[in-house]
Amino acid sequence: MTAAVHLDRVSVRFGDFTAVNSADLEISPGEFFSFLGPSGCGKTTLLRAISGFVDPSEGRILINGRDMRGIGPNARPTALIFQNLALFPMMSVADNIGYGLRVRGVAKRKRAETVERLLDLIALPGQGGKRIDELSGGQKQRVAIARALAVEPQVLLLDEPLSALDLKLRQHMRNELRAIQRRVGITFIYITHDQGEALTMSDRIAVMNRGVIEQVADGRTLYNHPRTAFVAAFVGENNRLAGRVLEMDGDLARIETPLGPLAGVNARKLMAGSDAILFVRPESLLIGPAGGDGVPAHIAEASFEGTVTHLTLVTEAGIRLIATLSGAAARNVPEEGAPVTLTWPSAEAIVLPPESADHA
Ligand SMILES: Nc1ncnc2c1ncn2[C@@H]1O[C@H](COP(=O)(O)OP(=O)(O)OP(=O)(O)O)[C@@H](O)[C@H]1O
Repeated sequence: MTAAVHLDRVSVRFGDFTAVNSADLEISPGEFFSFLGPSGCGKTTLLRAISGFVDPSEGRILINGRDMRGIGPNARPTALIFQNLALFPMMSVADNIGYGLRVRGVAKRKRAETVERLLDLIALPGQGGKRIDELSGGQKQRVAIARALAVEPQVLLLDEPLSALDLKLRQHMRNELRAIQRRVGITFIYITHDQGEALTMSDRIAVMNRGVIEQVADGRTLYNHPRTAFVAAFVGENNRLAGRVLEMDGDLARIETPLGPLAGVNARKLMAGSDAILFVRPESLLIGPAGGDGVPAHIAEASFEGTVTHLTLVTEAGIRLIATLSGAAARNVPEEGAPVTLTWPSAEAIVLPPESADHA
């Protein structure tokens, strides 16, 4: 199957600064694909390159197998939704949705039909006569989506479209966006620095750091099998213990850490002597009575939230770790200050090279 969007070793440079470094991936037709990364990692630049507002310095962008070199934004089968939506506030909802069609000379009757269909799609049936400034934030968001869909793009590009909304609406709109995408069945490419958004909506996610795509996978894989220290730290919470590999031991590596020798899954097959970081998720930590086999620590802080309890623990060596307990364990937490023993299954810890090794 031809990829909806194929980034073929795309780099974008501004002077001698590399904003996107050799991005290489294929996005399938009908996929909800997200680029996730911190501010400045290059995601907007990549989206602008796909939509035609920025030219790659190297590499090619193919949409449905067609090389986009020399093809301007208006001639591409893409539509872009910005953070600020850029709706016309004094115009009606219907005129906003039909705007792109009018520019393209589509007849009034056909335009009206499309607008009605899209109003149904975004769950605002019969509301075409309202003015934009009479709508709520979430409704405006949906109108922006309808306006972008009116011109029947094959790929819809969304640049942090939910960031201006309050938390509750943002969470609601995640479900809406996903539902709209399923109904229209076209490819959505979404960029965000919010991992919750990326994880809940996307089929797959590309995690970006300093212009480099570090890993492309579905949310579960990113969470359970991060390939880089950056991904392990950026997606979800994680405890991090730096050290050096003592020995390889089957699928595991034993590393010397400030807490003594610890083992974890040797995901990148690091050899003895390599610098390494051991990551353990807060929910993997087990809290046992003091004096047991494991890492001696005390509970510095316990925050009870009903279904889960978050703990901050300080080891005898002064290292802070976080733990999340759920179920019965969350209801039976020892007092703050209590001494405990920490353990975790080695198979749930992961050993990765430090970030400096991935960005050498
Ligand atoms: N036109 C430009 N000229 C020079 N540098 C630029 C230009 N556009 C972007 N950059 C730089 O490229 C880097 C990536 O910017 P980009 O906007 O792609 O990041 P981002 O991941 O989308 O961040 P944010 O979430 O803050 O928008 C930044 O360091 C930025 O300063």
